[in-house]
Amino acid sequence: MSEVDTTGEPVQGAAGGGAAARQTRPLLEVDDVVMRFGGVTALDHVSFAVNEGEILGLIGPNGAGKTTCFNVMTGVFRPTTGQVRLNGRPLVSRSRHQITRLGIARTFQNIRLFPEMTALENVLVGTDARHRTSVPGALLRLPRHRREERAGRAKAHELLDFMGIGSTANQLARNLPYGDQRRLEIARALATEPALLCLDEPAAGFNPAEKEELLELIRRIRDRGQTVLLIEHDMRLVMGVTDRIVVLEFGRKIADAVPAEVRSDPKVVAAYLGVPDDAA
Ligand SMILES: Nc1ncnc2c1ncn2[C@@H]1O[C@H](COP(=O)(O)OP(=O)(O)OP(=O)(O)O)[C@@H](O)[C@H]1O
Repeated sequence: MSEVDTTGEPVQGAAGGGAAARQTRPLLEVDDVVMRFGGVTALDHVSFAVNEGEILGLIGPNGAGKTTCFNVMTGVFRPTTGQVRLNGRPLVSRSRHQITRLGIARTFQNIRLFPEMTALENVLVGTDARHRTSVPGALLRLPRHRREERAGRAKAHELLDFMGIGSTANQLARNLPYGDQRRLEIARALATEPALLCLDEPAAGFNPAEKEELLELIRRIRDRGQTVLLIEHDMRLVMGVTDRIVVLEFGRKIADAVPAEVRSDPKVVAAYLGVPDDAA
């Protein structure tokens, strides 16, 4: 049976009054999803909801199924069984492009940019996902296409500024320092105007100061109106920024609660045995 909360009730105990007030409705529902690869069950009847306006953490030891979950949600994999819904609309069987248009954007564990394009052009690829001009309209450079192009460029600059990398607009992505490439990936994802932004280990390779900045940025992204789903291994970051955390282990959901509860949950502690407690 599905464990997804479809009552529309606010989530109990969410961090911060503002966040709790916004968490009134499930935006994304992962409903009883099973994903098998041959003999490996990467997701085993997983159900959870991401509520509108919250920052949800998705954590678990290596191989727990976190990235597979992102891949199922974004149309990379079709689940063996189960359903994923965004605003109540089924996503399974839709193409990645359709899912982007419906409002889910993601970043990748291993950065995926167009290395030979500038930072600005990389973000413009994201804004293109929202353009309404037809291909003939674009080829003929009709006024509407030119207007959309101008608006897209303005938005791309605004997003680069928002991510703190405005000065890199004309540099090739491959020449950017690692941290700026990670920020650029987020800017590109935001350019698709997602309702839900999925970040797959955005702090990987960051030093503590950069992690602190990222934490602040994630909060600001939520304050812009985006709901955030975050896969992250850094427990301090996860505990510090999320309203709620879903924990996977061996493809099963073992916890779904506010950070303080998850932290002291014996099942979670056991799953993380080997990870020093003070990492949390
Ligand atoms: N395309 C695939 N083909 C076969 N097995 C896969 C595939 N993708 C994932 N798996 C397997 O599914 C399981 C879950 O992997 P997944 O990458 O989702 O875990 P994860 O929680 O994201 O791990 P990590 O924290 O190491 O990134 C693993 O056993 C993995 O080997």
